[in-house]
Amino acid sequence: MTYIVASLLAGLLVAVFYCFQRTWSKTASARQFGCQPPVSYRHLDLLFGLDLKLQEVRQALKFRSIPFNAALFKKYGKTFQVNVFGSATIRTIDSENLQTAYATNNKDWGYEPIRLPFMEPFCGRGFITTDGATWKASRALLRPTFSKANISDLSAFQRSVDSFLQQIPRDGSTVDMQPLIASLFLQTAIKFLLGDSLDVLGGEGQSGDAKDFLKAFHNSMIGMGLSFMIGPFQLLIPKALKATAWQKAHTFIDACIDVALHDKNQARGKDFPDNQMESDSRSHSLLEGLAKQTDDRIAIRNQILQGMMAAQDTTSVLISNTMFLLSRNPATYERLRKEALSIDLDVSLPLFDNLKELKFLSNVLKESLRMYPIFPVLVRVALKDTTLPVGGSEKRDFPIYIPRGTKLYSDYYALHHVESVFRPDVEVFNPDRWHSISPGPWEYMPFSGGPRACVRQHKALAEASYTLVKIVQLFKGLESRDEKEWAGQMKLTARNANGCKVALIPA
Ligand code: HEM
Repeated sequence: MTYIVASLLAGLLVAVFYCFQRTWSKTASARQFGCQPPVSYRHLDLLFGLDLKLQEVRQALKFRSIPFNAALFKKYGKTFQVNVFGSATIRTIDSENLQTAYATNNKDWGYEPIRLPFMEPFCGRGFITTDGATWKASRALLRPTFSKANISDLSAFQRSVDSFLQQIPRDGSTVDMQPLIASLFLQTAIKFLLGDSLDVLGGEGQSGDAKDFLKAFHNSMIGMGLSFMIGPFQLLIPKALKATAWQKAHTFIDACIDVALHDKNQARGKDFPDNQMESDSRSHSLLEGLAKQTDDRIAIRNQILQGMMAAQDTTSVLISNTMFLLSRNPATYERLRKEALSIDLDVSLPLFDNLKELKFLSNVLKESLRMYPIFPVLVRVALKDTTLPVGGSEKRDFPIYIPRGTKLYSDYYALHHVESVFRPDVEVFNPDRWHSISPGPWEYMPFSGGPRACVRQHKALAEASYTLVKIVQLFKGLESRDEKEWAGQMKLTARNANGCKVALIPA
């Protein structure tokens, strides 16, 4: 008994000493760099910060967490600290801090410690879940598929859009465009990721196996989203959203990989030149590109699954958000239509570049991404002890000392609503504001910034532009059929929980 008490006391002493020593060393380092602590969120639960977490969960259930969190910047300033399950998170929309963490000092920051533990069993190590050398190697594997030649080819996409347009009702009845556009982009993404090997297995999401895969993928995403949200309580998540779903998704992708590797070996047997992929004019799937570079099935599977995550609910959400906004702004729709009618999509070449010349459309898309960034929030973590240049002290003009493991929560939604940059009337959809404002790269970040910015930005904008021009040319009117405000449903990306209910009037 005495022995147990003595051991407990000794353990307690070591813990207290460790805490004291760590606090002392943090304070000493902070002093050395001239840092001051940031303003703190006024928690009721000082130990674990559960009060704020509970409010966030409550707001998330009402699809109000995005404006709720953005409003905190109005109260606490552009940089402040919150307590999440007992650890410090810095929240910031200070451009200097964003530039430091995303570009200048980007090596001090990463994702691996916060993403890998939740995501590795499903999608392993890849460009989304790792940092440093592993991330670099993963990005190098993607490079051939994301080359300018491969991404500027819109021909396959044009065919898919034609069949998508057939599904829009012509009788003025109400249609929710969000799921229709999502299904167009799901097919496009799958084709881009898996290419012809998918046809061999039953074709573009139509076969039972492919449908099961999509469901398993979707469930895995929900499971991972919940893991992030509830952190230490993730054991509560049912198996159907974890191991069972992962296994189903793996089995399907592995079969596609077998087909691709088999094709590659057949081609080798026929002595095709090694640079065939670069020289032929077809666009290539990510799977084809990866299989060309490695035989490592697990590495290929990880990249495909992570590619699918990056492509999920991104361009499709941009288009449905834009249609949602246009349906409530008929005069803007009218102006867009006038511009869209100036281009003949069937003969305009090079289409990829010519779409960029539609200036009003470009402002409409910029404004849509400002109002509703597809990734409203991104969280990074300090990989070592470091500093951020501003936000310390009540005046927020001192650097902040950041111990390793501190999370940095960048709120792109709040960033895109900063009055001094985007005024006037930042809550109003006004594409014309882009004539008089020119936000810097760290003030407007729909595709993030620095080395980990989106590699698909130009293609995503080209596909969104093409789809919108097609719609606007075919339909002379777009009417809103929903009174409800945009309500952000957060997964990794955010889309409108109420969809995009509209009616389209044929020209
Ligand atoms: C409108 C559409 C899109 C938007 C707004 C968007 C936005 C972003 C953002 C904000 C990031 C940074 C993410 C982070 O730091 O974790 C990112 C990264 C990335 N995106 Fe996109 N994206 C879009 C479409 C796509 C599509 C269709 C793909 C196709 C696969 C894609 C592939 C990627 C890749 C590979 C990365 C790099 C991740 C890394 O290296 O860490 N994106 N995107």
